[in-house]
Amino acid sequence: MAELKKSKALFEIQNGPTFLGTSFGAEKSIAGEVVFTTSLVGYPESMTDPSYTGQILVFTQPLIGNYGVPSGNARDEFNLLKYFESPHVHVTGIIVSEYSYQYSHWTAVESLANWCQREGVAAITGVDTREIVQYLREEGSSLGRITIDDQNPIPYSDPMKTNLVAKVTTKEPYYIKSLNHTCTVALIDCGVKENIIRCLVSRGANVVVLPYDYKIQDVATQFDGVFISNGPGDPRFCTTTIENLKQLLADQKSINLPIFGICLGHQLLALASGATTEKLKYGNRAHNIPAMDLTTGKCYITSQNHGYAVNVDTLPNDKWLPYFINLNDHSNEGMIHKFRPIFSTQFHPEAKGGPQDTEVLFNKYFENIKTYQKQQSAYLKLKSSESTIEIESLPKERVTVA
Ligand SMILES: NC(=O)CC[C@H](N)C(=O)O
Repeated sequence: MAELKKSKALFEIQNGPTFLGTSFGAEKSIAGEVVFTTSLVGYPESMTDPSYTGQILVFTQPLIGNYGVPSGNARDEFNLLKYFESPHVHVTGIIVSEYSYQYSHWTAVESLANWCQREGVAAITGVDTREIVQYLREEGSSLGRITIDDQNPIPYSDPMKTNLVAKVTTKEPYYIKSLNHTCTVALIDCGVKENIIRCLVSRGANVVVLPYDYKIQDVATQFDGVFISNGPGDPRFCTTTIENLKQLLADQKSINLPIFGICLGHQLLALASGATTEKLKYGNRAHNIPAMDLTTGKCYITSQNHGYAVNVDTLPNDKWLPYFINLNDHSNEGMIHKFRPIFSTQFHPEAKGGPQDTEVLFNKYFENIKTYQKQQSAYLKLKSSESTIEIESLPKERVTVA
C-alpha cells in the first residue's frame, strides 16, 4: 500500500460552520451538496450508488474504513458487479469522524484511502460529524466544499440544478441474461444500482437496460414488464423520461403492462401521473427507516437514500393510492395504481446496503408479470410494438462511454 500523505483539509458549509481535519483521499478540492447517512455499514455500496452523484457524504457512524474495500472487478454468476453498485464512486467527497488507517476483511483488496485516491474522491477525517449533522438537521441540506492544504477553494455549486441522470445513465442499451428465463423486462436506467438488476435476473427476468431518455413507449409491448430505476438529482430535471412515461401510461396497448419504480423511478412515475415532488429538509439516508404498508398495516425496516419526496396530496386519487408511509416523518414512501399492475416505492427494496425485508416487492412484480403473460397469450395480437429492439445483439454490461 502506498504511504498515505496526511495533508490538512478544510471542510466548509456555505453560510455555515467550518471544520479543519486531515485528508485521506484524493488531493483534490471539491464542492457539492452536503448530506448525511446514519447507516452503520455499507460505505462501498453507498459510494458506488449513482444516486449520490454530486454529493458530499457525511457518515454519522464514527469509525469508517475498518473493513477496507472489496474488489470492483469481482462479478457474480450474472456478470454483475459482486460488491459495487456501479463501476465507480459517485460521491464527490466523504466526511468521517475517525478514519480507520487499518482495515481487515476477507473480501478487502485495498484501503478506503487508496480507493478514494484512485477514484479522485476527496475524504476528510478528524472532524466532529455530530456537529455537522446537528447543523444540517437544523438548517437543511446545504452546499459545502473541501479544500486540500493550501489549494485554492473552488466555488460552491449546486449539483441539484443540473440533469445528473444524463451523466450516469448507460450510454447504450445493454442486456443481462437470467439463468432461468421466464420473462423479459425493460429497465429505464436513471443510474441503476447493480442489485436492482440482480433482484430481477435472479427471479427469472432477462433484463434490457435502456438509457433514461429511450422512448420506452415505442417498445414497451415487446416486454413483459417495465422497471424504472433509482437515480441522482431533482426528479423534475428528468423531463424526457417523465414525458415518455406519460405517453406510456396513456397508451391503451400497455394498459395491463406491469410497471415497478424505485426511488427516483417512483418520483418520475408520480410526476408522469400528474403529482408533484418536493425537496425534503435534509432527506432520508439510512438503513433502518420504518415504512408502513398502508394496504396491510404492516411495518418494514427499509433502506433509503433520497432528498426529494412525492407530495402525497397531489396524487390523482381517481387512479392512485399512497402505498407506504414513512413512520418517522410521515413522508410518502410509495404509490399503487387502483386498477393497473403498477406500483413504486421511495425506499430501496433491493437494499445493498441495508435490510432485505421488502425484497418481497420484487416477487409481487413477478406475480404481476405472470398474470400479464397469461393475458397476453390469450390476446396475443395486442403484443405488437411500433419498433423492436434486437435484444441478443446488445452489449452485456453497462456502457459507460458514449
Ligand atoms: N436513490 C434515489 O433514487 C434518489 C432519488 C432522488 N435523486 C432523491 O434524492 O430524492
